[in-house]
Amino acid sequence: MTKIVRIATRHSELALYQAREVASRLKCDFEIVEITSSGDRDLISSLSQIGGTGIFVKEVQNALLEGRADIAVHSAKDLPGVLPEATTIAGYLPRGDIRDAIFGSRISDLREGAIVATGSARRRALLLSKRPDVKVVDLRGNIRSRLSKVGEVDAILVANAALVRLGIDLELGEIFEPEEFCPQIGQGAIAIEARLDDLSTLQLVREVSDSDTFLQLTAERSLLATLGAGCTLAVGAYSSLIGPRVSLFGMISSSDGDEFVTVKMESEDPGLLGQRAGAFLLENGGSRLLSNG
Ligand SMILES: NCc1[nH]cc(CCC(=O)O)c1CC(=O)O
Repeated sequence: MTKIVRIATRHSELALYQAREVASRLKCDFEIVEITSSGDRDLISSLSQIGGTGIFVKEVQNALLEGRADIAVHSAKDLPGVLPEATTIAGYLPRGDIRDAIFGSRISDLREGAIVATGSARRRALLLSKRPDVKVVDLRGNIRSRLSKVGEVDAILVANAALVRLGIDLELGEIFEPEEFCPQIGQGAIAIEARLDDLSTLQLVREVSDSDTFLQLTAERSLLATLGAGCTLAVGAYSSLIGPRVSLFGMISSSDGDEFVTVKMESEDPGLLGQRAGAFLLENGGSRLLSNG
């Protein structure tokens, strides 16, 4: 009898798409276990009010920890720097688009004092650094409900990977290159988490894991773990591969985007690279920016 792999995922359209992507690559039978997370249920509090890191992933991880699932599929971006002791990221799918997009209007076409919605401290800071005149308002909810707010607001900021995965055209708007609008750590990557004691599942996932994405995400997540930062802070990073070397750009911003600390480093050891880049950011003003919020 072949094993049936139970895949835990959030129940949003994007999360289900990502879980099916994983399922289609695994060489085995599968079953999707949908979890409604507290982050999805509570649409009233802002992300920073709910606080804590990993609100979207905790309940999906619990299904894995309690043996109700064999793997958990997450947007890598939503995973906190530190995982539960009993689990690990067994692999990643080949990374999708890492870039952010503005939906509803190009930045330069926004009227003076336009209202732009995002729940992300990083996107808020980066937008304000380019357009200090705009008013940024908080926004939660799934991708389609967020996009439907254009009209009430002038534009919203969103991960382009989400638009691509849901097949949504960016009719009015633009996509930002990472050099001008630093993505979130892990953006565009789909992570597959498994229990450390489940060797057969770890092996199954390793067979479909993308090694380039693994190197990039190791560097980016090592930076995240070094900062000890969660999704509520204006932090971003992205990496690229140059032959056997990993290049990592990282940034910490003040909440209004008027002050930035940045770093760019290269190494053949992605874990060490993330630690060094993180330590550099903290020592060069990042600690102060993080504690000021
Ligand atoms: N924070 C929610 C979230 N988590 C992952 C994605 C998009 C997919 C990805 O970045 O891989 C999104 C939506 C967004 O940031 O607009």
